[in-house]
Amino acid sequence: MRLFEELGVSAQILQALKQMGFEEATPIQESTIPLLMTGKDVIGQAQTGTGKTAAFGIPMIEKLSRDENYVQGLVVAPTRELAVQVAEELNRVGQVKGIRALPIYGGQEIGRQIKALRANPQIVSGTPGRLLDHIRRRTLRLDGIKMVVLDEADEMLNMGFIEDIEAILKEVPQERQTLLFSATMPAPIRKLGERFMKEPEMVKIEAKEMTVDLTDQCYIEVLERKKFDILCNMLDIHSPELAIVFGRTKKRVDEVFEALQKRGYSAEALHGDLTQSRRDQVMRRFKQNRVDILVATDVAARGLDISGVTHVYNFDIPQDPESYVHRVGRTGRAGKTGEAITFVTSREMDHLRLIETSIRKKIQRRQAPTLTDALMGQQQTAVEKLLESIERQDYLEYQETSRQLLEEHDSTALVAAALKMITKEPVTIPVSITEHAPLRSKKTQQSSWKGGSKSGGGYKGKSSGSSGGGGYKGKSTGGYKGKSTGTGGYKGKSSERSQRDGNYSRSRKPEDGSRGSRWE
Ligand SMILES: Nc1ncnc2c1ncn2[C@@H]1O[C@H](COP(=O)(O)OP(=O)(O)OP(=O)(O)O)[C@@H](O)[C@H]1O
Ligand SMILES: [Mg+2]
Repeated sequence: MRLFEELGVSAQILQALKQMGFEEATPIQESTIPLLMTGKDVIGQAQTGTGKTAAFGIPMIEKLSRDENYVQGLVVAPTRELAVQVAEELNRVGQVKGIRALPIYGGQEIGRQIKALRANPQIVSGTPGRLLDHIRRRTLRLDGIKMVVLDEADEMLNMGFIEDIEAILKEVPQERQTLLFSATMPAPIRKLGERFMKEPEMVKIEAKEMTVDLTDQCYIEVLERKKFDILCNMLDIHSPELAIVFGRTKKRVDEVFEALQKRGYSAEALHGDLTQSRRDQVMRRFKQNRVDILVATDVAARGLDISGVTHVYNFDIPQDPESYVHRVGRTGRAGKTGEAITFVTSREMDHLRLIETSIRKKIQRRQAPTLTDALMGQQQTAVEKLLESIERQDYLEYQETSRQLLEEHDSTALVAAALKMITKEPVTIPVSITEHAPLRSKKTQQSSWKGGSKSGGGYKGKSSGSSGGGGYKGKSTGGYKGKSTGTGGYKGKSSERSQRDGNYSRSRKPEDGSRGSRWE
């Protein structure tokens, strides 16, 4: 790893980076920053959570001038939350130089955005639909753009977005610098992107696996109708600091969220059918740790950087390997550890194998935890609380009563009763979750973009180590503590109904407010 000083970063920006706690450059930053300073077009690929935002953000800010009052830098992102997050990070870096980034996204009042655009931000970070809206209204002019970034580029160049991207890039001067960044970059999509670039340089931070090795990954073979109880058991065992549960459809997300609430978990839902103010509120609550569990569609799969996410649960197996990589990548970021658990029904096992092949990693099988395991897990949490209290010695005024009790009662009985009182025993209130048909195997699925299969290809790089390293602050995410009594029996024929709700044929486009969402 190298210091930012060695990469030609100016003193002003160095100061900002120091304030942000960035001491050394990550591998993708080390490779792309000097290259971008020379004006090259770059395709940057590196694992999730390894600092791609600053990899394009730092050179962008270095190159822009605060004295010119028009938009000079443009970042296009697939979701509103990501557009906002990127603008925030660019603002943190650019502040010292007087460079401002403005997020522009669907669902927010357009008048307010027009006003903010009039204040001449140097950078705009937006979602395609709303950007086009402003371009058409002539409230956003792109003729002064020097640098364009497609963040989550493979997603942006997917069928659902490509036309919008083409329309936006038409407005940007030819002599611009064009950058594509993502953790995944299937070869055919990369080729598509190269059409918009000039002699692009490919910077790929090779790693043995597609996913970050700080994240422990496993799958559990489950019956569709058992998923929710197993999820609850796992939550009780893990007691995650923050967790994201991914569901396949909006309806699914709503149902799981409501069921979690019914059982007393602190959860919120995020998907494209919510109003923007609701989405903002949910994100705020989750980031501030006021809610523990975010149940979300793939709208939360890409790019979101929320510190404290220790667990990702794929309630439904993701549609494609890329989605798996990005979902799992919401934990294990910036050197922290994480754990990712995927539920797979017996008929989806082929799909899991496909994901394993694509990401070049064997995902470990685990037994489904039982209710007994869940109780043991919650007891463990109670014990930890008790021990922490002893460490803090904040029980002094209870000591006298304790002594008296010990004279009259058995000590084991006393501690057990106290433990029972502080243990949150697993709740088994019945809930109703509509059963989903299993995900169709990739073999029978139409590829989601023109020109060939998205699966496979492009992930063959040799290992040369990646970033990561450094302080593991996350909670221990080890295996189940309670005894696993494994309920087995998931191998027989599934009795899942073949009832469908027609949600599988969705186009892969994240919602972008103004134009009706097609992304679940
Ligand atoms: N050089 C650095 N030193 C320390 N922390 C860093 C550094 N660069 C970035 N970070 C932090 O690491 C986290 C992940 O960065 P970022 O969101 O840019 O990752 P990413 O590669 O874009 O991931 P994804 O593929 O999920 O979008 C952020 O919190 C960011 O502030
Ligand atoms: Mg990113």
